[in-house]
Amino acid sequence: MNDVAVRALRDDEFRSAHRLFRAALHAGPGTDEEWERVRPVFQPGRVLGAFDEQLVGTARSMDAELVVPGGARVPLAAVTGVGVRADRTRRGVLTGLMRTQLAELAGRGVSAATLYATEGPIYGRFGYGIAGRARSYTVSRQRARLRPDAPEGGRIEMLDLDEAERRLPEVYSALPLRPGMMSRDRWWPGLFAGMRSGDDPAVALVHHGADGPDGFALYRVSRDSGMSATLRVVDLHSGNATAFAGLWRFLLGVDLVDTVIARNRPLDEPVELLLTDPRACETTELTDETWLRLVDVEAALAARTWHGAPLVLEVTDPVLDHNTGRYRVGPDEVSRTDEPADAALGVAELAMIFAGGWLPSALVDAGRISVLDPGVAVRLDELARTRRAPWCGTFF
Ligand SMILES: CC(=O)SCCNC(=O)CCNC(=O)[C@H](O)C(C)(C)COP(=O)(O)OP(=O)(O)OC[C@H]1O[C@@H](n2cnc3c(N)ncnc32)[C@H](O)[C@@H]1OP(=O)(O)O
Repeated sequence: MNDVAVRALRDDEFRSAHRLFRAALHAGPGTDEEWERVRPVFQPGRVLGAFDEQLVGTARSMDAELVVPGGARVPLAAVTGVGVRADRTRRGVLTGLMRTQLAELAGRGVSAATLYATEGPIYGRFGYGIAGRARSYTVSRQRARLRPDAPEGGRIEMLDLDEAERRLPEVYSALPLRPGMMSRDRWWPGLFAGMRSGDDPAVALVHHGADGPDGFALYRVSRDSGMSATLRVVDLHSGNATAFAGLWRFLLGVDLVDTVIARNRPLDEPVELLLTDPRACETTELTDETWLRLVDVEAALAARTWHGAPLVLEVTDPVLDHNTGRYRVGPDEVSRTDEPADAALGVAELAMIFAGGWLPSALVDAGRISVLDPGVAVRLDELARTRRAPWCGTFF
């Protein structure tokens, strides 16, 4: 990188960073009103700028917590707002931003960083791997009939957006979260800023189960030709099967809607299993969801649960040297070791198996994990086994 300095931006520089990021995504600068709404998601100290004689690149993060297999939570940086001016790309500006950001996160004791990538080739070189995948689907409301054995569901309450903004954070905090999900404290203002913009009406629902609120959904409806309409699920979380079925029962009952579209949902979300005709739910896309970067490998490994017999993993980290080394990983302990390694992998590959998004044996087959002998692949699968597909479900 030639003569580019990276530093944390002052509060009065945040809007320039926001404009630069938007321009990198080919979006206009945004109005004053929009800026006032999204400003709270710019966390002081976490917004980086890269400068030559002016601001040429930016990246920021928000503090959060990541749920890991077994249910523990670790300190997380949710990385977003990454952009480089089009006339300064491919000369190392992003590399400078990523290296500075990762060093700063490591210095603060953050265990992991996560992001949504605009393109696949960008982040692997910085130690990020695909944490999990997501499925998008459409449900034909005309064809969708709920099976008689689908749970009835509880009471659905509709909220206006002001009330939803007040109440949904508490509902979300009380839900049981799956691996890959994150705390949302700093995230809600951005969501509601988005829900308040645009012409299509936005609707919020809370599901009330036997013990109180246990699920919610946010959606928008757009009018198609004539009186038909499309309902787009923006956010949907449920704490149990009754809330899940109850919310879908409501969504599939909204009058004048022909199609319900849900994007970036968990791979194992069983919507079609609620229906008499499972083909009424059609998968339209399977894509990578969040990318994960283990910033403190030892702390992250120690936080999640492991199964079966311990194995020694030799991890290589091209950016954060302190992570490179051998780790003995098992259900009872995680520790650094000098013992010979059973398997060798990069820190990005470790992130891919960390939350359960990929079977280690698939990475062995792809040549991305080296094993001492073929039997190790099966033992790695058992070691890293998780019950549910990881999913973040919070787009930042
Ligand atoms: C979490 C988020 O916010 S995702 C949003 C990411 N932002 C965008 O997509 C906006 C549009 N794109 C951009 O602003 C820029 O192109 C960025 C941020 C993706 C990359 O910034 P740059 O300063 O060009 O990256 P940098 O020069 O440091 O590249 C480092 C390496 O990655 C490669 N690389 C960077 N971006 C890409 C890409 N989009 N596709 C393929 N390779 C890429 C470079 O070729 C370079 O490889 P090399 O080291 O082998 O030469």
